[in-house]
Amino acid sequence: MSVPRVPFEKYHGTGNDFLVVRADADVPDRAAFAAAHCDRETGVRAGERSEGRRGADGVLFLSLDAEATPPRVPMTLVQPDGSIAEMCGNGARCAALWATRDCGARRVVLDTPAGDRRATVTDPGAGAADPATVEVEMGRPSFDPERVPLSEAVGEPLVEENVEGLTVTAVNTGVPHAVAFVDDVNAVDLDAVAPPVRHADVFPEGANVTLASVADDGDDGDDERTDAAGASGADAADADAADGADDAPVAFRQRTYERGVEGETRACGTGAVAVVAVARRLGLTDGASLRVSPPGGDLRVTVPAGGPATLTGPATREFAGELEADPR
Ligand SMILES: N[C@@H](CCC[C@H](N)C(=O)O)C(=O)O
Repeated sequence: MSVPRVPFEKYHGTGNDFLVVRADADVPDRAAFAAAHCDRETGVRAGERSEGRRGADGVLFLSLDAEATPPRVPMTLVQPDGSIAEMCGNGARCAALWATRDCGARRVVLDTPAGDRRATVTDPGAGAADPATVEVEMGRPSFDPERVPLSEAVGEPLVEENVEGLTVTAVNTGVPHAVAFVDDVNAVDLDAVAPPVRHADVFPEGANVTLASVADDGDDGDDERTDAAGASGADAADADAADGADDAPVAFRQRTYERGVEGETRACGTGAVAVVAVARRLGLTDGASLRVSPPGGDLRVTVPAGGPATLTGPATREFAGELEADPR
């Protein structure tokens, strides 16, 4: 008897990578599916002989209502630990590109557990393998203790407080982030310092742990860059080409340890928005639109005083195939 399989496509946004599966695919246990196929040691890869990175940071289950104006894209991100994330900035760009390539519309509304998020593919890229540039409205960052959320005992925003040895500010940018500004993000052992903060009692639903440092003047963000997709240096160059031809210097470097992945990812979009929101709150910048540089490529973040934040950056389709529907 043949094993049931489902079609998938692989996408990444600045190295934060996702399997895209249609929501109506017959996947009996989404958590088990994500755990098996996202595994970095044994999970999906481009082909038998591929030396590219295995696995993924999550599975985006997507559907498309192309009759709506603009088209609507219900989006559910199932993470490698089986949890469902309310929002994902890099995944949102991938979802918008997937929908655009399916129905042709460059503007779509992503229907996420955090609310509706408008997305625009501002540059679709020259071909299917080329990175596109996508702008996503990310909602208003919130420091409200109930929105982060913080534990009931905390009645006010958590701003520059010591949590498990790290001085953090808590913000919700669709998902909770504990943001710590440090002298040099690359000098911190993130895998050691992040887990106690991610699981701290003050965060009843956990938190992503995001480090940020002010970039040196004139820093173009390229010197520490890892290869975004893990296959060749071309993808990191693609990320540059697709970040909106952005010649502005990098304002902040970023690294994020993600809840649900339980490890560092090459980029985190909600984390990039969190960095700028917290920087503004702490008076580190009065710039509303800034370039943020995680390891996988650069992102443009806008956090206006009275409106929703936006996140702009690349999205790239890597490959497609079929996966075992029930790998339990
Ligand atoms: N990588 C994402 C964030 C995904 C959700 C996060 N891991 C959580 O559980 O809160 C992004 O690009 O925003």
